[in-house]
Amino acid sequence: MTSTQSSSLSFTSSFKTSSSSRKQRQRRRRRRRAHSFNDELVVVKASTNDDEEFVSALNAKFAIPTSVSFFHDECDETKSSPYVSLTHKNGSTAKVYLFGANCASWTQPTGDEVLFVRPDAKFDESVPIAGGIPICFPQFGMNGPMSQQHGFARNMRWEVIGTSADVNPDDPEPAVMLSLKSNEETRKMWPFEFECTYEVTLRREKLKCEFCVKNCADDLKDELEFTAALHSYIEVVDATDSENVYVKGNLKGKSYMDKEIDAKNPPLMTYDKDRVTFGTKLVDSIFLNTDPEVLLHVGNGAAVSVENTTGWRDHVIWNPHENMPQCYKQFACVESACAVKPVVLPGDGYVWKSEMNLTVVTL
Ligand SMILES: O=P(O)(O)OC[C@H]1O[C@H](O)[C@H](O)[C@@H](O)[C@@H]1O
Repeated sequence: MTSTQSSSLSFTSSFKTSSSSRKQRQRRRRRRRAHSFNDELVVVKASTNDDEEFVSALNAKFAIPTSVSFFHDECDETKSSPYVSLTHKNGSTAKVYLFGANCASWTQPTGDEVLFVRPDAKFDESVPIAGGIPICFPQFGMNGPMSQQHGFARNMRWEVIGTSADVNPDDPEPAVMLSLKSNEETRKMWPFEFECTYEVTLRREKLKCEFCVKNCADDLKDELEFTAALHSYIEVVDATDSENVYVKGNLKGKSYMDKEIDAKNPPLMTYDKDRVTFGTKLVDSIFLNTDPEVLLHVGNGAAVSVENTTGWRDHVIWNPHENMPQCYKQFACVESACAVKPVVLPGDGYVWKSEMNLTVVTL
């Protein structure tokens, strides 16, 4: 569906699905079908009682030889949330759990992991996966009407609605698309009609993450208002090594809200340094209206670019310091977000589109 959108739209603009875009979408669906085992694109319903069968059904419907397959692991005498494994011809891989649509692993062709999962993470669907790329929706932090920090999207099982590996047959880019629709449970927490879709594509040297929200209310005037983020946890060699581990990206002179000073009412300040470093205290800053690209230097001569390609306005930088003594040296979060000013989306089928690209850059 993301291919339906006009490239002339601004970062924050929304659009309505047109009939030509519907046709493009249908063409794309046909292409997907042609490259999966299936004759039909059928949503496989989650059945928590029998995950063995559920994973087999997902494989029957959506697996693509050598590129896309579904699994679940044994974990603590139970099964983990099912996940999809994407494998690129160049050897890189990604793993996306259906619970929270969390991309919890992205490895380079060398086998090196780029993302970080906290040692306290659970994969049994009892709590949001602590690491990888949690999706914060329909609110970032406590900025919204819900009492649940970062909203419910990271705390629910999403449905698989498509897979593909056919962008270029000689160099296939495996992808999975997941969906979360409003239901009885979400309405109790947030009384709105919506559909989120999330497409993760494993490109040659990029991880492309497209997150879209559709307002499913019939009336144009029934607006959806939300804040959101892709909360990427990125592995670093040692966050306390401020010479080699830091965030750069034209941040000097930018407005930011410092949650380290006051988490509930963070003061609006102007950033006066070139780079953000870690290791002396909690870092929890929302940089507003940032340039698209921010680079996290990970300490081994490489950096990870976190690019707000479409939709996202802000970058949030977080390192918990001594609040997580067992692991804070091993990661920093650089998040693509609309963390403060809510996205306002009219009803009657309007869609908000976002895209984030992560790229490993050798310095
Ligand atoms: O612990 P979590 O609910 O996953 O949130 C982890 C962190 O997310 C964001 O980075 C927020 O800015 C932080 O204030 C928060 O502590």
